[in-house]
Amino acid sequence: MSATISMTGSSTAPVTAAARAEGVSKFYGTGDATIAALKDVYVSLEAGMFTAIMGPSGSGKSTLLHMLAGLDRPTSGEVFLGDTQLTSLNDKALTLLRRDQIGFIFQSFNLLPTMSAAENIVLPIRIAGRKPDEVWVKSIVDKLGLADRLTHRPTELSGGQQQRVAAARALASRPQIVFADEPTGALDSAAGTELLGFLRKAVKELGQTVVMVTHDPTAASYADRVLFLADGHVVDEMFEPTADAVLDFMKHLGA
Ligand SMILES: Nc1ncnc2c1ncn2[C@@H]1O[C@H](COP(=O)(O)OP(=O)(O)OP(=O)(O)O)[C@@H](O)[C@H]1O
Repeated sequence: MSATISMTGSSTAPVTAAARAEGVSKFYGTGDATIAALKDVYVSLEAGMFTAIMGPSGSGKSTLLHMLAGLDRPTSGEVFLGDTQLTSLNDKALTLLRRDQIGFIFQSFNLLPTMSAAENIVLPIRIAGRKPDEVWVKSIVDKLGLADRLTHRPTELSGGQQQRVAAARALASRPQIVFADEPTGALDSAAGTELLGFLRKAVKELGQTVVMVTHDPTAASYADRVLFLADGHVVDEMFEPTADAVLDFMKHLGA
């Protein structure tokens, strides 16, 4: 077991943090029905690293990802993307920042059915009124093995291929950070392995920063670091995880 006590409670973030949460709490509902999904969470996610977020069902993983990605606002505490304080931005500025600087991969691929794979991949860049960096996009497409699928529409692609298109779309703008919420949840194990291998390459070979919520210890073993959540707290972390070590720790958490 190589898990070590996390930096919970510390507000000192390394200068290389791609994203960080400082004292973030999130409550849903009011009165007796209030649910504390996150309680005073401090995390710092290093740039150029692949981080997995794990924990039992209901422990706050998706809530943490949504706070860090500016998809929702904390009840209290601060969230930073690089040096930008997300919690101080108005809704419009937050939407633009998400569009321009963050890549998203969800369990459901969320591709536009009327568009080809190629059109889906560059859609966020086009919506932003910018021109795609063709060399970069081609390198992503090649790494994902999608070159001969670019004219296909989503319905003409397998689930694994659709998720690889979604991964290409997430990385096409060279975002500061990519957030993936259960990206392998709807894939068979071969397609999941391919996607995870790509995310790892995106970090190691392309210098990207990836943060992934997962239930799967094998998926987490592709990461450089695993953060463990329980009951709204970051309770521990593990570097250079193996699937067995992650599984053991999850058992310890009662998952
Ligand atoms: N929009 C919401 N309204 C009310 N409660 C919510 C909402 N979103 C999440 N919660 C609650 O907050 C807690 C944390 O939820 P969250 O989805 O972050 O957990 P999770 O670890 O991602 O769970 P899972 O692994 O089951 O997806 C849970 O008790 C959940 O029911």
